[in-house]
Amino acid sequence: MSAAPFRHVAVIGLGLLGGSVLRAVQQYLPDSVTTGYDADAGVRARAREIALAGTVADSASEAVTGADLVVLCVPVGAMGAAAKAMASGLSPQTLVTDVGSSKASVMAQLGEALPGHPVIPSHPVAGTEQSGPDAGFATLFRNRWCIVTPPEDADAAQVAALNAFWEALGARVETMDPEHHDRVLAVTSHLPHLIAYTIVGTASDLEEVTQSEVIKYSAGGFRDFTRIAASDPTMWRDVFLSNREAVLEMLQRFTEDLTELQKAIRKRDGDALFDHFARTRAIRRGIIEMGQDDARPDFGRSDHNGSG
Ligand SMILES: NC(=O)C1=CN([C@@H]2O[C@H](COP(=O)(O)OP(=O)(O)OC[C@H]3O[C@@H](n4cnc5c(N)ncnc54)[C@H](O)[C@@H]3O)[C@@H](O)[C@H]2O)C=CC1
Ligand SMILES: O=C(O)C(=O)Cc1ccc(O)cc1
Repeated sequence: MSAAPFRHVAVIGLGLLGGSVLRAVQQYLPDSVTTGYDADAGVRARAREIALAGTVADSASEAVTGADLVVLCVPVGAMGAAAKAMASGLSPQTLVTDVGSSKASVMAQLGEALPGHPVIPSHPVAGTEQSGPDAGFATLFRNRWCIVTPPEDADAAQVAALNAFWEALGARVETMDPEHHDRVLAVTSHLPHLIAYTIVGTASDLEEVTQSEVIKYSAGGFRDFTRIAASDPTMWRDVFLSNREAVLEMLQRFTEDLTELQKAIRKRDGDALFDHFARTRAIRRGIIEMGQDDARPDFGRSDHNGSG
């Protein structure tokens, strides 16, 4: 990337994603000016202490004044309110994007909050179970997909500039329509989180298994679920409420498949169980071959030139 695609980047919401965007801009696009705002005064104070942005403003409209790109990094249920709060500071050509985990609802909220204003939503499919201003890091987006969902009438030059922005931060960009995004993410991200939230609750509710046994024997698969189930409650409440239809559809299919496996166990049908597990093992191996396994020690360090 020779020139920064945006001269001034403003971030609203200074948690894991907002902090990571700001750190990545500071590292990979050092010529860009950064400003930020968070509705929580404690988060703003912490963001100033750790210099998350060049300037942390005391209002959303002040933070976006003069910005070429605004990145909304708030929970998906707060996107409309965050957009309305900053609207008076936007210039007509400021491009607005977001990082929300669901897209149709965010597009509708932003369309209503900023009528006629250029908005091109994004979803960097990159994160952790952590939240807050200390949780972000500059390399979060490296070798990760970022799904951009431009409206049909989006300006091609603005789409190209936004793609270049995410690529400068290390991401690989894919374009999708928001409904397709929401169905894909319902099965690859939202349903797995729901399953983790369920299983961790189920294990801790069992009367005959003590908490210390759950902790002691958590290496048996349970530990991976507890990491996911530690994810931010506000963020995930909003994801499920905003992507309700797609999640319910995928949950229905999952329940049917689970019932099939339940039936195989009850009928002692070893062949059915073996065939199913062999198929899923091949899927996992395919994911590794595609270079999408972040458990590999060299993941994310091969094809991006940024330091860190
Ligand atoms: N956590 C993850 O792994 C990922 C999260 N996302 C999406 O990123 C967005 C942010 O998530 P995180 O950074 O993880 O959450 P976070 O909880 O770390 O940060 C969110 C911040 O937004 C602030 N906020 C809430 N309402 C606001 C408003 N109206 N105006 C200004 N600030 C407001 C909160 O005070 C908080 O500091 C969500 O939409 C989420 O779906 C996307 C990819 C990964
Ligand atoms: O921590 C994990 O395993 C995640 O799955 C992080 C994550 C959470 C939400 C997203 O929309 C994208 C990525």
